[in-house]
Amino acid sequence: MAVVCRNLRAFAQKTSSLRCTPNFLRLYSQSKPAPPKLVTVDVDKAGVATVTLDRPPVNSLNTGLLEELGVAIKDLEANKTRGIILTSSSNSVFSAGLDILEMYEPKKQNLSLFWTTLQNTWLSLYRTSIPTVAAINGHAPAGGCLLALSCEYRVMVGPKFTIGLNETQLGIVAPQWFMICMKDAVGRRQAEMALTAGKMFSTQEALNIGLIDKMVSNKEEAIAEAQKFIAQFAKIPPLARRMTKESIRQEGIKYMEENAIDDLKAFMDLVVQPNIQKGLGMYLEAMKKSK
Ligand SMILES: CCCCC/C=C\CCC/C=C/CC(=O)SCCNC(=O)CCNC(=O)[C@H](O)C(C)(C)COP(=O)(O)OP(=O)(O)OC[C@H]1O[C@@H](n2cnc3c(N)ncnc32)[C@H](O)[C@@H]1OP(=O)(O)O
Repeated sequence: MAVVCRNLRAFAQKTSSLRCTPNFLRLYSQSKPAPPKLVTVDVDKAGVATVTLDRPPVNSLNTGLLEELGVAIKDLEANKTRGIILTSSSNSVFSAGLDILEMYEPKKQNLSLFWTTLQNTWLSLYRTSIPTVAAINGHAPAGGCLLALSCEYRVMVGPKFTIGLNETQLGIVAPQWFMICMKDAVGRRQAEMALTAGKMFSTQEALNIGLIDKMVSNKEEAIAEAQKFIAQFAKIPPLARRMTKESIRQEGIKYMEENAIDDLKAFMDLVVQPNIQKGLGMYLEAMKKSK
C-alpha cells in the first residue's frame, strides 16, 4: 500500500488536481478488483466443509482451479475439518473435466505446471485423512468423474445427468491413476468394460454398477446425504480411520509417488503430437458448433 500511495502521490503531484486522499485510494483499488475465486469453502457448525467448484460455465479444470482446490484441501487439513463435501455452483455440470484450452497449443512450461498441479491436487484429495464426499449435482465426464471417484462416497443428483471416464471416446487413454480410481469404485471387471468403451453412465446406470453410492433428486438432498455419511465417523477413532484409508488406497498413492515424473513426461510427449493437437482443435470446434 505504501508503494501504491507513493506512486499515486507522485502522479497526483504531476497532475496537481489529484491528491492521495482515502477517497482517491478507494476509487483506485475499486478499479482493480481481485480475480474471482474459483473454489469457495464454507464450514458449517459441525465443522464440515462444503467445497464448491465455481468456474462457470462448466467448471473445466484449469491450473488456477486445481491450484485453489489443492490449497483448500491443505487448509482444511490444517484446521482439522471433520469432512469435505465437494460440489459445484452450476445447476447442470459438476465438472466438464480437464480444461481442453490448457492442452491446446500450449506453452511447454504452462503444460507442465498444469499436469503437475493436477497430479498434486488429485493426490491431496485422494489421500486426505478427512472424510470426503462428492455431491455430484450435474454432469461429470472424464476429469470431473476423476474428482468424484477420488472421494470416499458419491451422491449424485438424478436421473438426467451422466458420469464416466470417456477418454477412449475422445481417442485418448486415461492415465493409469484414473483407471485405479475407477477400479477402486466398481472393481476390475466393470472398470475394464467402462474404460474400454469410454462409457458415460446415466445416474441410474452408475448406481447399478457402484460408480455412485446414492441417487437423489436435488442438491439439497445430496448435501444432506453427504453430511449423514460424514457424521458416522464421529464415533470412529480418527487414527484408525486415517491409517485404514491410507492403507486401502495404497495402490493409487504408491503409483503417483513412484511415477509422477514418468506420468508427466508421457503426458507432455503425447499432448504435443500433431494428431492430438488437431483432434483437440476439432473437438473444441465441435463443442462450439453443437450449441
Ligand atoms: C482431451 C484430449 C487430451 C489430450 C491429452 C492426452 C492424454 C492425457 C490424458 C488426458 C485426460 C483427460 C481427461 C479430461 O478430462 S479431458 C476433458 C474431457 N471432457 C469432456 O469431454 C467434456 C466436454 N464437455 C461436455 O461434454 C459439455 O460441455 C458438458 C460438460 C456436458 C456441459 O454441456 P453444456 O452445459 O451444454 O455446455 P457446453 O457444451 O455448451 O459448454 C459451455 C462452454 O464450455 C466449453 N467447454 C466445455 N467443456 C470444456 C472443457 N473440458 N474444456 C474447455 N472448455 C470446455 C464449451 O466449449 C463451451 O464454450 P463456449 O461457450 O466458448 O462455446
